[in-house]
Amino acid sequence: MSDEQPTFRSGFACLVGRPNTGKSTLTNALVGAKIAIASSRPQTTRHTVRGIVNRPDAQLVMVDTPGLHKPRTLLGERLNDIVTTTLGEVDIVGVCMPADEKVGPGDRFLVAEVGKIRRRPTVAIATKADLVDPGRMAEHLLAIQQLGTDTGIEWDEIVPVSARVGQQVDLLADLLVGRLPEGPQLYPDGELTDEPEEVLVAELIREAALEGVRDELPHSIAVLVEEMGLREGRPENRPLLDIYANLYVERPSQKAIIIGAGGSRLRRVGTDARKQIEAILGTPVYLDLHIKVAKDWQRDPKQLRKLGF
Ligand SMILES: Nc1nc2c(ncn2[C@@H]2O[C@H](COP(=O)(O)OP(=O)(O)OP(=O)(O)O)[C@@H](O)[C@H]2O)c(=O)[nH]1
Repeated sequence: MSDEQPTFRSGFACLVGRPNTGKSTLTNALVGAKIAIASSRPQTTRHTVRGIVNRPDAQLVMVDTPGLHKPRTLLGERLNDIVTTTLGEVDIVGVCMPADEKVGPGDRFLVAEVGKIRRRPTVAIATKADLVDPGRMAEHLLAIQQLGTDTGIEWDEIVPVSARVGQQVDLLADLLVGRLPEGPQLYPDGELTDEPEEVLVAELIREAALEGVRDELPHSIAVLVEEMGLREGRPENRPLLDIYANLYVERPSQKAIIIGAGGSRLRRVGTDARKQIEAILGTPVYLDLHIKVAKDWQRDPKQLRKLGF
């Protein structure tokens, strides 16, 4: 084989960072489609949602993980497990630290966790670069450098990026791709996510249900799609996707919050979720949503398994 054969690279990258540091937004910017679900509030990315960057020279599979949580409940521990397992499997780790916030104990904790896994290319990403002036950015980059020294992590790169305005996103993609191992395409072209649609749908419903009440119900909602399928007997040009889903809360009081006065809130949740699902899947949707109380589901391994954790 001659050296003229262009090298194709492929592999997995994972962005980690405290909640709200811009991981989902950056994943979306890299992938170029809204697959990972960004939100203005912390701790929404509960499932590992992957997006795929397809280029002529490479395929980069983005694995989006939940923020590393200090374990509180059994669910918290599961999340940590997921993160550690994910990190152990990827080729590159990107640590997101937003430029508009000081590098702090949360970042230190997280970088120390990253340091526990087998050494692999590790890139520090100074996210939200559009929010700060060059002076503050310089200070931030120095703090990141220092964090590397303190924790014994050797940054392969330290890159300022703004996913919001698209600044240096291509450069970051080049840097990530350049550090992938040589290998064949892992997924067929055009495939943006390998997350089962049910999981995406459940996540969108959960998002809609949390809107406005996130502080009251941070970890107490889980959604399970019971059944999903195209309705039979519809004309080909007018498909309808039927979705039957259950929304689980832990206490009757939480159920009341979700339902709202006279059921008004629940109706809005249903409409919002349906519109989101239609936008992403591109099909009109009939959504049948029920609320159930599953007492202490976060602490019950059987319930957790049933809910897909
Ligand atoms: N100005 C600016 N805001 C950003 C940028 N990237 C993300 N944000 C905002 O920061 C907030 C958090 O972004 P996400 O992408 O949801 O953060 P995340 O790290 O995935 O959050 P979790 O899912 O909670 O872990 C959102 O309001 C985004 O709009 C950026 O480059 N510039």
